[in-house]
Amino acid sequence: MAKLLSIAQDATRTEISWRDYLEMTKPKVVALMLLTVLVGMCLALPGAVPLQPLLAGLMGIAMMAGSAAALNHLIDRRIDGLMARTYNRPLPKGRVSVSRALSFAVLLGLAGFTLLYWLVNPLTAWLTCASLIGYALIYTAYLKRATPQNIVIGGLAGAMPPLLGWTAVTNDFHGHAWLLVIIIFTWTPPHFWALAIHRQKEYAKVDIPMLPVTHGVEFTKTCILLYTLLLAIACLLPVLVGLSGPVYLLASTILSCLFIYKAWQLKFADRPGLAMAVFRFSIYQLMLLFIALLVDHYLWS
Ligand code: HEM
Ligand SMILES: CC(C)=CCC/C(C)=C/CC/C(C)=C/COP(=O)(O)OP(=O)(O)O
Repeated sequence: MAKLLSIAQDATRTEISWRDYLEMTKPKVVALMLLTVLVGMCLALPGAVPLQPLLAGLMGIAMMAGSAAALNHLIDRRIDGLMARTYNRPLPKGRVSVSRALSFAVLLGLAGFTLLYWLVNPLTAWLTCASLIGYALIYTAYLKRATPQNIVIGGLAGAMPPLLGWTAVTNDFHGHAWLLVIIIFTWTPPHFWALAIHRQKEYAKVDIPMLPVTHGVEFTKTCILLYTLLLAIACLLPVLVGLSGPVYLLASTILSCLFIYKAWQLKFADRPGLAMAVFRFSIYQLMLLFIALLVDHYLWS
């Protein structure tokens, strides 16, 4: 009986540790990034995407993004342990040790890089490596603690996935791919600052200079509203250059109007819960926008 109990306990422990490693890769964030990678791949070519760069590209980029996320968990373990949203993460709770987290992140990153380098192309491998360094080291280890513009500058690393998808299937930079990067780049501030308003006190407690902490909630709300206007313009760019057609134009216009409306409400209606509503909406907005790009591409190309 005792032996059976111990086996059951071991099984539970193994399951928890498996989930902990998965949690460190920020799977939901990486999943949305992979959608933008896929859209970058599909829009780069008129016909079907070749299978090898498609599968190896998605897998390699997922592994390197997961590695970057695990390094973020490692570097931020002290402040994560002090904030209500993150105190239960595997590192602050001691469920995963520092050395195991580091080995996991390094191995995952190296495996992803190797996959991209040999089965996709060196350009995509190095660009993904630059995004990993941009997020894990430049944003997490430096910018986050240095300036309230941290997420604007660091946001470039998170905005790269559609370009990575594009280069994976063409081995070439193209201006059209950069338009998709610009869309995610302008989307990031309203996405994150809405959450930062809700979590302002926690960021202040751990001395992280997020915009609502350094410049106040009202200023941050104004910035969110202005960025949603900028994003609406950025969303028109694929249509203006002929990359996308009327289906995308209709979908993106509706989504932009809704985002601006939500940001307007946040600024002027001042009801509790509006900041988190804007944050949640931002995730659906980006997902639907990229699905619209994909649908439009196959309807019109
Ligand atoms: C510097 C850029 C970014 C910052 C600072 C940022 C910040 C955050 C934070 C703090 C959360 C956690 C919210 C929570 O725990 O409840 C979050 C969630 C999320 N972010 Fe971002 N984000 C950035 C870029 C991106 C990008 C580029 C994507 C996708 C293309 C993305 C997709 C998501 C998704 C899907 C979630 C929800 C995750 C979940 O529910 O577990 N984010 N973001
Ligand atoms: C290779 C490649 C494409 C890299 C991109 C990697 C990546 C997963 C970027 C995600 C951006 C993000 C969730 C930032 C939040 O970090 P935070 O530290 O502000 O948030 P937290 O407090 O929730 O950890």
